Amino acid sequence: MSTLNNSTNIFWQECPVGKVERQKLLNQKGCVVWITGLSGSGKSTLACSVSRELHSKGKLSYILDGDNLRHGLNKDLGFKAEDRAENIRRVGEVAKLFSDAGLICIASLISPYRKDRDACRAMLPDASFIEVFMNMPLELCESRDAKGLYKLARAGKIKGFTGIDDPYERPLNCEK
Ligand SMILES: Nc1ncnc2c1ncn2[C@@H]1O[C@H](COP(=O)(O)OS(=O)(=O)O)[C@@H](OP(=O)(O)O)[C@H]1O
Ligand SMILES: Nc1ncnc2c1ncn2[C@@H]1O[C@H](COP(=O)(O)OP(=O)(O)O)[C@@H](O)[C@H]1O
Repeated sequence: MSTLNNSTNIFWQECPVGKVERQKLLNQKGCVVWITGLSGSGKSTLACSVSRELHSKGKLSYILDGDNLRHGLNKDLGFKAEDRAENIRRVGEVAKLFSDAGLICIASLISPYRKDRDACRAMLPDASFIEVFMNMPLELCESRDAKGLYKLARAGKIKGFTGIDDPYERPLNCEK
């Protein structure tokens, strides 16, 4: 039987230095702060100010920003629902690793589908996934239009733009 196309015969490798030891070293608890919301709702701005604040208090954090990750790790993905789902799945896995490393991982992505966000939550231990919803009206985000993308979407030059002709599912049970 060929195993070239799937991961079989693989075993978990334990290491004596674990999350507990890393958290002790860093004097902090690893977790994921997941910021979701429309384009222009202020996700990246919030992520940066939280990270700056944590840094000034001596806490180690790292931002996973949707836009930035699409320059590298996720450069093969577009914006159709399956691609967004894969985007969120990958970032959820990376965030889980950062959290396991003992860092406060701040993920800021539109992450428009509830199912995809909930799947990330399910990957992490209870209370270590903090979902933050940038509850800003579309009109406000559109009026900011920092990147000019809403204008292009309204003109039909970008198809499937979140909030215009693509869905955004608000969180039902977010922490903030
Ligand atoms: N079609 C479409 N819909 C939404 N957003 C678009 C689109 N095309 C490009 N962009 C730009 O991509 C940024 C969102 O990337 P994300 O990885 O966060 O999106 S998602 O979570 O996979 O939905 C988003 O960045 P933010 O404005 O920071 O949210 C946009 O700059
Ligand atoms: N609380 C706020 N009040 C006013 N403007 C804001 C606020 N947060 C963000 N902005 C502005 O809105 C625009 C979009 O913010 P950004 O953080 O890039 O959003 P997102 O990452 O959700 O696309 C930027 O020009 C930013 O300066």
